[in-house]
Amino acid sequence: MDFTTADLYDERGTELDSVSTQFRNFGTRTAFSGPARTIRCFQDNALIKTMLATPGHGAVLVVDGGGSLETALMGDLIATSAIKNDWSGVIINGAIRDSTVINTLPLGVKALGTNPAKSTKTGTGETDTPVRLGNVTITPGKMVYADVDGILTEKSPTEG
Ligand SMILES: O=C([O-])CC(=O)C(=O)O
Repeated sequence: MDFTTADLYDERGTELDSVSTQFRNFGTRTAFSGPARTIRCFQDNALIKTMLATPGHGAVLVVDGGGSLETALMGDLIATSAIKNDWSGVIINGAIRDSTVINTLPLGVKALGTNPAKSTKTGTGETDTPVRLGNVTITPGKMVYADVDGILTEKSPTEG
């Protein structure tokens, strides 16, 4: 994709929030953008698997996994499903697995780290509600722009 987050910040910084959390980068699509969809879950990835099996229309899925590195919320099968369904990227405040394969796939992926342990699949969690990534609120429908430097999102309305 033809942008860098640094240039975008210089051009539109007043309209954008920048996430300070340091993510690792996976997948061959190192720069990706799209409207946010969101999931909040904890060591359970059924909602992620289900959402990424539906048409993404170029969206970026942002997952607040509570920062847990104990289980992987996405592996190569779910990542492949995301590509088939036209998602541009997945940002996970948590862990992934199968990173060797995911690194060969044309999907933007950011996660805190990796763990081979799988998650449960009970479906516990919430979809399409605002989530916090470090210092920033990601609101469903707001644009997200990511590359190896970081993550920018359109500012959310301030509450209260
Ligand atoms: O099913 C899972 O829990 C994650 C996984 O391994 C995959 O997506 O390949």
